[in-house]
Amino acid sequence: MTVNSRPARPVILGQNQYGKAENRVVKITRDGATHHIKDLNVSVALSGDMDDVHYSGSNAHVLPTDTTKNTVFAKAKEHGIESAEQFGIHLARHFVTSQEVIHQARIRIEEYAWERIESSDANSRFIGADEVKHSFVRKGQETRLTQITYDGEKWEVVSGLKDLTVMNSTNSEFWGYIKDKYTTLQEAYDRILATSVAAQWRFNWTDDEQKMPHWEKSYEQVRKHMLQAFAETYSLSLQQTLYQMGSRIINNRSEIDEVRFSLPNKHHFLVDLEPFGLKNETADGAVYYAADRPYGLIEGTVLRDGCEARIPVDMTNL
Ligand SMILES: O=c1[nH]c(=O)c2[nH]c(=O)[nH]c2[nH]1
Repeated sequence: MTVNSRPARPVILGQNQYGKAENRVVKITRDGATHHIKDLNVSVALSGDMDDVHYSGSNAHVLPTDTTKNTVFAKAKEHGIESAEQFGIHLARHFVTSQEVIHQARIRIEEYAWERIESSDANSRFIGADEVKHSFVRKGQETRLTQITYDGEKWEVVSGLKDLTVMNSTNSEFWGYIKDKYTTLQEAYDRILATSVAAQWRFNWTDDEQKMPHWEKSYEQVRKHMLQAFAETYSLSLQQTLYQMGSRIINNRSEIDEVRFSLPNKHHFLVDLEPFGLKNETADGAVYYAADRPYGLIEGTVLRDGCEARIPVDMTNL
């Protein structure tokens, strides 16, 4: 026997910890029409009196990792997320003080920052000066892309971007779809709409050096129109939003004849907090689970009337 009266073992368990990693929790707070987002990736690692589960398989000291996940979502609703630090402190204290066998909790949090999308002049007159209050673009630059083809006579320039992540925390619905025996999706009348935009747009400039577009200005303007159309469309589907984004570009940028989008529907599911006695309803600011896969993938081309579609269907990311 060893000093602490465990049987002598030829192989000794060293440091160990466990918990649910990468809980993607999104909390929307509604302050009237103004919404606020906290978007976190929370990883829980607990350690303590855990020899038995490793040596004998007894789970008597194990708080399931599934419970640690539920705790993250329930605490986001119950306690709120003022800051990642404050939320992490609250969680760590909860795990260590509520279970005698847990002696240490390590909470790691990544926070994804979002900025509000500025509205177009026309729309700000309509909604009253301010920015759109429920539309956000994720901070951190997207990747800008271009492809130039030249056959000695004519040029073809297709530019684009990828990884431009946007979210509307309201003004999105999805209902009235086909229901067959495999359909379980509930109709949504107020859902989060989020996507990571990949887009390419084809310039109609082919050869006249005097009439070359101002590439930098064009990019900025296309990006702006795309974001504003996303923010200002009351969406009944991501497909409808796609068409609005494309047509806003075609209508405002005469140098562009064709736009193609690949839009993953970044699903945010309302977390069921009923088992913990918590109501989690969209109307009073809710906690969502941001799922990464599988995802709906909505793709399509928007063209100036009379123009030919030339961006290849599978050229999602140049
Ligand atoms: O905007 C959407 N378009 C769909 O085609 C679709 N399908 C689905 O399950 N959810 C959604 N959302």
